[in-house]
Amino acid sequence: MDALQSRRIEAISIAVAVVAIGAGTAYYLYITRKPKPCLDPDNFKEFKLVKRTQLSHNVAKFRFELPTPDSVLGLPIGQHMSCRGKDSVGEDVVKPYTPTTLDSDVGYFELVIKMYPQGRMSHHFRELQEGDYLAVKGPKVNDLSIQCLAWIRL
Ligand SMILES: Cc1cc2nc3c(=O)[nH]c(=O)nc-3n(C[C@H](O)[C@H](O)[C@H](O)COP(=O)(O)OP(=O)(O)OC[C@H]3O[C@@H](n4cnc5c(N)ncnc54)[C@H](O)[C@@H]3O)c2cc1C
Repeated sequence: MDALQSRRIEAISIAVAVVAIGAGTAYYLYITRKPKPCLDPDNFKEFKLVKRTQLSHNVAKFRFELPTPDSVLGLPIGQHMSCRGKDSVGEDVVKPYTPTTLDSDVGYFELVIKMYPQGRMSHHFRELQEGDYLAVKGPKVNDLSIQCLAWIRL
């Protein structure tokens, strides 16, 4: 009887330990998980403009939504991305821009854009309204970043 009871206690203890280890591992994986970056360096992806704030007569802040509330853009500091739009005659134009947000800002990214009267991409941003989409690809590594990486590897 005693042997049976001690075996039962042993089985329960093992079951509790297994559940505790499983729950601990799941919690660790949950808090250390890295969100997948949204940007693709080779292909343009579209992001929805959710808020446009005019900061001065020719400067506006544009907030774009990422696919999920816990997504990150995935643009390392010091790098920029390419934005594609249409100029005033409907031709494609691609220009580099640097977000004012970091990957610690989850679920969205922001651009602060100065719009020039004759600017081709400026025209696209001037016309961009909340609910519209902007095509973006990146990161676009500049020469300085490549030189720094090469220097670090030496
Ligand atoms: C790495 C990088 C990051 C950038 N990040 C940003 C950013 O975050 N926000 C932002 O607003 N811009 C940024 N720019 C500038 C941006 O890429 C475009 O050059 C700018 O938006 C003008 O493009 P456009 O097509 O409207 O003008 P364009 O068609 O190239 O130029 C048309 C006319 O606009 C005027 N113009 C254009 N650029 C300038 C200028 N710099 N100074 C004075 N007059 C000018 C001139 O009259 C020019 O003849 C960045 C540039 C680089 C290289």
